[in-house]
Amino acid sequence: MATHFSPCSSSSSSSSSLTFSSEFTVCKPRRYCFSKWVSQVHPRIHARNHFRIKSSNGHPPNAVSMQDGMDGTPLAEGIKPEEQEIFFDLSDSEKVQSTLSITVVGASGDLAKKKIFPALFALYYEDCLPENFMVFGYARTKLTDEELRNVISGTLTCRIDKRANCEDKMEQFLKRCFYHSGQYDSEEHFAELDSKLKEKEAGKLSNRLFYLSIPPNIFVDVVRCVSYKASAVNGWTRVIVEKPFGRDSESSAELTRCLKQYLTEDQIFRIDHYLGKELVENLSVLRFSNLVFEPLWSRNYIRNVQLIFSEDFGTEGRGGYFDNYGIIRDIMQNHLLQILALFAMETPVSLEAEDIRNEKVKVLRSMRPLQLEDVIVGQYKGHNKGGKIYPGYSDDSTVPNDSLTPTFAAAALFINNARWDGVPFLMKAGKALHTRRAEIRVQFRHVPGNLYKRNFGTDLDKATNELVLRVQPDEAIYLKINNKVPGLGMRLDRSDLNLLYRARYPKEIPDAYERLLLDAIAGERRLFIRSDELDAAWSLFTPLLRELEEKKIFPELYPYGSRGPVGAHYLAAKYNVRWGDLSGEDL
Ligand SMILES: NC(=O)C1=CN([C@@H]2O[C@H](COP(=O)(O)OP(=O)(O)OC[C@H]3O[C@@H](n4cnc5c(N)ncnc54)[C@H](OP(=O)(O)O)[C@@H]3O)[C@@H](O)[C@H]2O)C=CC1
Ligand SMILES: O=C1O[C@H](COP(=O)(O)O)[C@@H](O)[C@H](O)[C@H]1O
Repeated sequence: MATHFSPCSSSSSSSSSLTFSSEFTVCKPRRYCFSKWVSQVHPRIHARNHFRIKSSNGHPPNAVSMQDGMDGTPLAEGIKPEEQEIFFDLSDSEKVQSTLSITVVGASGDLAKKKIFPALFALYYEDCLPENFMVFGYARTKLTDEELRNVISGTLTCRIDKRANCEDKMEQFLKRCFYHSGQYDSEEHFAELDSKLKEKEAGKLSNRLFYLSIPPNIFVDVVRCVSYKASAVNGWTRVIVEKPFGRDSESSAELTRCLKQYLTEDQIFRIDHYLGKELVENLSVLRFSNLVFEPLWSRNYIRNVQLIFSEDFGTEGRGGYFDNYGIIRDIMQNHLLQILALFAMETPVSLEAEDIRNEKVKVLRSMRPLQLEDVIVGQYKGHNKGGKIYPGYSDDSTVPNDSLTPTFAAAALFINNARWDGVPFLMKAGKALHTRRAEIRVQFRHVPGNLYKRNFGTDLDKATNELVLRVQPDEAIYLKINNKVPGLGMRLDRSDLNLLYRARYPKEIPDAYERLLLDAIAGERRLFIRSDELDAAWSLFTPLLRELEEKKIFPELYPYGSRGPVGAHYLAAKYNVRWGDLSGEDL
């Protein structure tokens, strides 16, 4: 097996994490950048030339509320108490304007073009970025600034308001984009990047965000070079790390150990873009701010929970990466497990990042590691449909013909705590299926002694309530209920109470990467994965992954574009469950 990432030295070098200007070395109280709209809301701040960013949590992260009296400062004059927490006094050393640079490492790649640059533009378009920001692309490919701008401009869209001056905005944005070509392990090349950054920062307090949009085997090289040669001198330095964070418990722990030679945990932002999706954000709101749901949120009322991910395309173009990981590592161990943890956690003490992450870790640590008999794996095969040939997974030239890598998996997981004891959490994830969809389905128990039992016929399951959060596409939350068909008789029907986002909120929903980038800039860690969460997540999956590989479990083949292996139905049936997405009753 290829090494997952380049090994790091075992001893801390002299340029350890201290070379990074840690956030805690910045004079306190800290200063945050304000988006333009915030300063419009608070003209007084604008007048004082403060710039702050508002995070997705609705307030600057780690904000010290003046009401809390960090230094006994009285409430600021003329400001409502609920707004107090977003105000800080600047220390003398910070009374200079700051700059923000976002360096996309791997700027020539797929993710950078598809997601990161468009998200940065959307943030700029929405006036969410501070006044002095710049974007740097870094990769080995030789490009000029102008060439990078051409690449970026091909992907930018004005999604919010077509009438607004989008062309102008794009032009202004592109003027702030620069490029530096270099090797990922060359300190010299990162020193050159540093000089370019310094030139643009022009002596102002500089905050630097590095986005590692590169294969994981070069994460540590880049972090080392950034640490030694390109970290901010007098502001913060943060690094967003893309998944995969290892292949198993050991490689993940080693990656964390290596990263921590150069970074503190607070500087590492492990991204899981599913946490930035609107409906996943709404999960906690739905549960904790609606009296009708929270009391039902336990084994007493919930029969099972289903976390479903499906894509209607294969691994086309990403076979090289995918074959080393497979669907369990690619989707289940991170995206679906994160949703599960958010879904099942106890009420956190507050909405602060550490409080939420503490609760998520507790859920993960209460779970029983996956058992082979509770998992089924599949792999798509070629299929000829309507004269069109769809290739099988192993037809990809970058995939070995005899690959056993699963492109589909279904699993039953259990949380051994008082709230969830015995409730199956079923996960299903697959590529090259009949549809593209991600959803959370909650099936409630039967109504005890249901008076209308005989009106449902024999299939009581059909009469149970089901809550569905459709994460994508076409975001929606709907609740399946029973009602009487109008008329003189007593016929029952199943209907949906439906919150369809596009009907309720015509404005386009921001992409997950926008929310996550904004949070990383603001230092808000709520939606990023802490290292103990990661360890707990790998502990659940590593024994299973090892067993699958050691026993060379053959995946059940399913045709490209189908509903996946039938084994998934047997697995669900074992726990008396039916997959909600296959009921044919969906909106
Ligand atoms: N693409 C996606 O949809 C998603 C990607 N990710 C993760 O994001 C990261 C980036 O993904 P993506 O953009 O698809 O990756 P790419 O394969 O497109 O790689 C990004 C850039 O890294 C450089 N690179 C690629 N392979 C190597 C190599 N073997 N050695 C050194 N440099 C290399 C290339 O730049 P150059 O040659 O110019 O140096 C390339 O443009 C990965 O960690 C991926 O797992 C996560 C979720 C979704
Ligand atoms: O992380 C990944 O996610 C994408 C799916 O993301 P989505 O936002 O388009 O649903 C998946 O295609 C990819 O394999 C995986 O690495």
